[in-house]
Amino acid sequence: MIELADVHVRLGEREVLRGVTATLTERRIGVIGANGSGKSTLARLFNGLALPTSGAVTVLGHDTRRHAARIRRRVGFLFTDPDAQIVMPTVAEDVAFSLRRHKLPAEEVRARVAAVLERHGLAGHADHPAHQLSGGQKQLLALCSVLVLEPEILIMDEPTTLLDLRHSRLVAEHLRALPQQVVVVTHDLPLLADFDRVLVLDEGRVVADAPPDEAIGHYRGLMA
Ligand SMILES: Nc1ncnc2c1ncn2[C@@H]1O[C@H](COP(=O)(O)OP(=O)(O)OP(=O)(O)O)[C@@H](O)[C@H]1O
Repeated sequence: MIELADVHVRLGEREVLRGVTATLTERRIGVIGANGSGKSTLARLFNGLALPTSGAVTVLGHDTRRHAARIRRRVGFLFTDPDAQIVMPTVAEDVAFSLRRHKLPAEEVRARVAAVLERHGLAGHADHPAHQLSGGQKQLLALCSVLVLEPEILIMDEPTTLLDLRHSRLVAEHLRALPQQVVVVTHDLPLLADFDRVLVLDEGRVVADAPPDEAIGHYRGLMA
């Protein structure tokens, strides 16, 4: 559950978000809009990576300004470029690295890593060098490294932008199967076809907030 109350974000000279108010409770939420309309900034608000200049963002009952660290433990964030998120030499080590703070027994770490890799089709790659995976597999690895922490909400910033059609379909399929609330910033409109709700941003404001067809229609109108 994410709540934004009259949120403004100023970055340098620019007011990037201008009075966004929304209560996000649906399981699948998309965010679309022109380049520079404020989508990534909005996504970063959801786990306290960005903070409002005025107004408030409440996530899972906590104000992000006061409890960013606590929120980050419960809200996973997947960046566009998986290379930015891959830090260890092998696939299994990279996923295990996410769990380091949990101080779990080695056996449990191994079991959790194996389970998440299995679920996302990477079990056969556990001992492979992470940097040798294909772009789509790297995106899945980054997803595994976030999901192994069992976040209650998952935020994804353009998860299919770097992928070919086959791999973006694969990521879309995995995304569809996730049980938690997922908020996806994207230019990949087909990805949103079965989403519950789509917000359209324009120059820092939400100009449409509707089911996918209607929201995408509005966005196409803006771009015409
Ligand atoms: N640290 C910063 N300082 C100043 N301006 C910034 C900063 N970060 C982002 N901006 C500006 O804020 C605006 C919104 O950026 P944001 O990345 O949120 O847009 P976006 O909708 O995600 O764009 P895109 O589709 O291109 O990824 C842009 O004009 C950008 O230049």
